[in-house]
Amino acid sequence: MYNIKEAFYSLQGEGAHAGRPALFCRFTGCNLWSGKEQHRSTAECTFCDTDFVGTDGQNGGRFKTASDLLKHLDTLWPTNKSHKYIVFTGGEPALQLDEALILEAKKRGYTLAIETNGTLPLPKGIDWICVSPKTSKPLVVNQGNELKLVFPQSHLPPSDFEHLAFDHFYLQAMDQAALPNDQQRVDSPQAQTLRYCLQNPQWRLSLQTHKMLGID
Ligand SMILES: C[S@@+](CC[C@H](N)C(=O)[O-])C[C@H]1O[C@@H](n2cnc3c(N)ncnc32)[C@H](O)[C@@H]1O
Ligand SMILES: Nc1nc2[nH]cc(C(=O)O)c2c(=O)[nH]1
Ligand code: SF4
Ligand SMILES: [Mg+2]
Repeated sequence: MYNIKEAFYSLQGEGAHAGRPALFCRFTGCNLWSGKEQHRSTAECTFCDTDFVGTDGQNGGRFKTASDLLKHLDTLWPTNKSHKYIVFTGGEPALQLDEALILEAKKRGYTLAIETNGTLPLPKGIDWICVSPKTSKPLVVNQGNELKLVFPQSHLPPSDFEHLAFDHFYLQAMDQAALPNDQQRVDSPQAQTLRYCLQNPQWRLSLQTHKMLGID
């Protein structure tokens, strides 16, 4: 059974593939936060910008088999059947993404990407692995295509990650819109991130461009 919060066709807004048309499949649930506001301040990940609870979002639902889910997702890819690209996200997609789903997506011609917090092992066959660290515990997924660290996180300096085997290193300015006012910073995360990249050119700036565009 696969539990899907929502699924939608949009542009990848973040990181190295920003601007690329993509189908997003957002799984329900995360291992670092319950998704309930009353648990946010004590969660392992406290700044999440996403509702991943339940299956009630657009095109969400519960799907018995990989084939059922892919059949559903494939209806959301527009008429032109080339350059098919799917981003598995969540919540934490590594809780549900398995080889059966990967094989089914490949059968339908998709290139596959994942957005993961890196704390859980991944199945084989994912074409683009983006790890976004949240805790100071050692990463289970410590190599991949893109390391995209939300910045700043006081307990996670970028220097802790720059030796890892990733092709691209991004700092993504933290969006604080979901946080209580007293936890918002005076010096904006965007300004801090910009400054850090200028001083440490291994790192590139990632902005959440979908939010600027007002799209999903
Ligand atoms: C909602 S998460 C889901 C995937 C996975 N659980 C993870 O954390 O990577 C998708 C992406 O949004 C980023 N993100 C979450 N909250 C954010 C925020 N407040 N500001 C900027 N990026 C954020 C995450 O770091 C991750 O790269
Ligand atoms: N457009 C768009 N790009 C994204 N890249 C990563 C996202 C995510 O929530 O995982 C995301 C998202 O929610 N929307
Ligand atoms: S790990 Fe990802 S999905 Fe889970 S709470 Fe953090 S940002 Fe949200
Ligand atoms: Mg998002």
